[in-house]
Amino acid sequence: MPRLALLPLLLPFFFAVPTAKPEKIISRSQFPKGFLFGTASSAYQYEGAVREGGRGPSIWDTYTHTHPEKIANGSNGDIAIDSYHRYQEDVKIMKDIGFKAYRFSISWTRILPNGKLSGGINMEGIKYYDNLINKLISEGVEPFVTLFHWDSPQALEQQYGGFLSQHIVEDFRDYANICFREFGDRVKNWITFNEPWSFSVGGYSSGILAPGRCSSWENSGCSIGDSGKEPYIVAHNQLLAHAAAVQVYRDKYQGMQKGKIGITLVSNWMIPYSNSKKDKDAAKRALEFMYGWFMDPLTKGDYPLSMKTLVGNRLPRFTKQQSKEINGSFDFIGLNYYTARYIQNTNYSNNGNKSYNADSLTNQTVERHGTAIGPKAGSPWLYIYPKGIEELLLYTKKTYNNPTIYITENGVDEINNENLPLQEALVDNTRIEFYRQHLFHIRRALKEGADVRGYFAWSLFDNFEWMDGYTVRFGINYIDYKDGLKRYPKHSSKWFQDFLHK
Ligand SMILES: N=C(Cc1ccccc1)N[C@@H]1O[C@H](CO[C@@H]2OC[C@@H](O)[C@H](O)[C@H]2O)[C@@H](O)[C@H](O)[C@H]1O
Repeated sequence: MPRLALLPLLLPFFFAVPTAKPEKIISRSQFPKGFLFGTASSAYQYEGAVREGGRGPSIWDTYTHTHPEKIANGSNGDIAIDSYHRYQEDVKIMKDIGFKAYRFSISWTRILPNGKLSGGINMEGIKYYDNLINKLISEGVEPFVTLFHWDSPQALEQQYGGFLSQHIVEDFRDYANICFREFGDRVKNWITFNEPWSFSVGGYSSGILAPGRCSSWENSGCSIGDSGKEPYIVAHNQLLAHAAAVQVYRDKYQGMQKGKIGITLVSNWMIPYSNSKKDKDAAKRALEFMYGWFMDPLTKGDYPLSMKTLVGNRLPRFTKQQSKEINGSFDFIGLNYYTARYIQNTNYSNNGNKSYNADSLTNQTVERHGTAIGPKAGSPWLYIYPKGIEELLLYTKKTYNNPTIYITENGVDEINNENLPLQEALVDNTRIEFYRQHLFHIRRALKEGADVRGYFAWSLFDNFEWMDGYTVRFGINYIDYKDGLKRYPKHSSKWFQDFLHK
């Protein structure tokens, strides 16, 4: 048939209108071949079975049971989404979607029930993670393992105040050593800490996360704490513990096991409220207080100058030896990104009350001249600003000599509306648009030379969302809390399946 005759048949294809604006169309093939796509989770938010398999109590068990008033609906992670018993089904779900990696955390007290080596190793805990890792590998899913996702051993909290004491460095190193030895033949990507910023600020400045310590004037119902000192002590000890674990991995395991080790940090993108120099300087300071607090020691061996100046003698100092051990103690950085803020300079005195939140002399807002920074998600603090992930990646490239990055968490939530019929609850177009736009901006950062190697969506399933309990949903798969924790794919799960197969 002459070509001209074919034309009428082809016309519709020339005028087909893509569903999204051309520049927003995104597909797996637009990312590097080896770029990893996965989902992320954590032990306390997913496993449940808190008194099973020999597991000892963590500070989140104590916090949720001692202070149910600090958790939405007084809920807890006793059962969570029962991943401890359903991990086989869960791995099958992630594999069928097409994810090639899974980030999960090991519960320290499943391995060492009372936190210390001297208290004995729990072989049932070892067995559980062996089974999970073997299942992942048998389904072609690469394990990314976080050693600490906020669930420190209650026994160490009682014995010496947990991360308020440098004793934790030795106990964390012993715990990490067991994990490297038992799982390092199959786990090739290790993350020491998840968001030391959140654990330090949430747990010890605002008091909204376990162990719920803060100054009494913070009005978070804390009975004890010091918001101007403890966040800095806890952050310092996490960095020392991180460096100790990396040292063990590099000295005893990395040569033979050939894995990589890093740490996961979180940062908002910070936008000057105005073009004034004061607000531009304030935005830089806000980044230093949230991101540089950890990135500077990891890449320069010391805290940012702005923190040393403004926090003064409340900021611990590194010895020469500690500085040497921390500087360069990573093969990659995990970066969690959720949202952005407008930043104003302020001489905020907080009535003389010292706290991390007041020290940076910044006022953080989600709107400017009456316009929000972006659409609000389910949680009150989550405003959607996709360009922020590109800006943060390029800031990291420029400021910290382009380190290897994995986006280890990125996601958005909706309120858990219990009256919504199931089929309607599975429709999550906001989440599809959130992922499309953030992946679009990651691709732009890649094209600008940022060394991004992978991306993990938060989260595979709805789960126990800390102080918000089960009242917000982050999953690309839905959990029916009213019917046996059954798993159902949301539309975003189908979107990812299509995206990953294009
Ligand atoms: N949640 C954070 C950081 C944070 C800490 C305190 C208060 C707000 C936000 N980071 C990551 O966000 C994820 C989503 O966090 C949720 O965000 C909305 C909040 O309302 C909810 O309480 C929190 O769990 C967590 O599930 C991961 O475990 C954690 O690594």
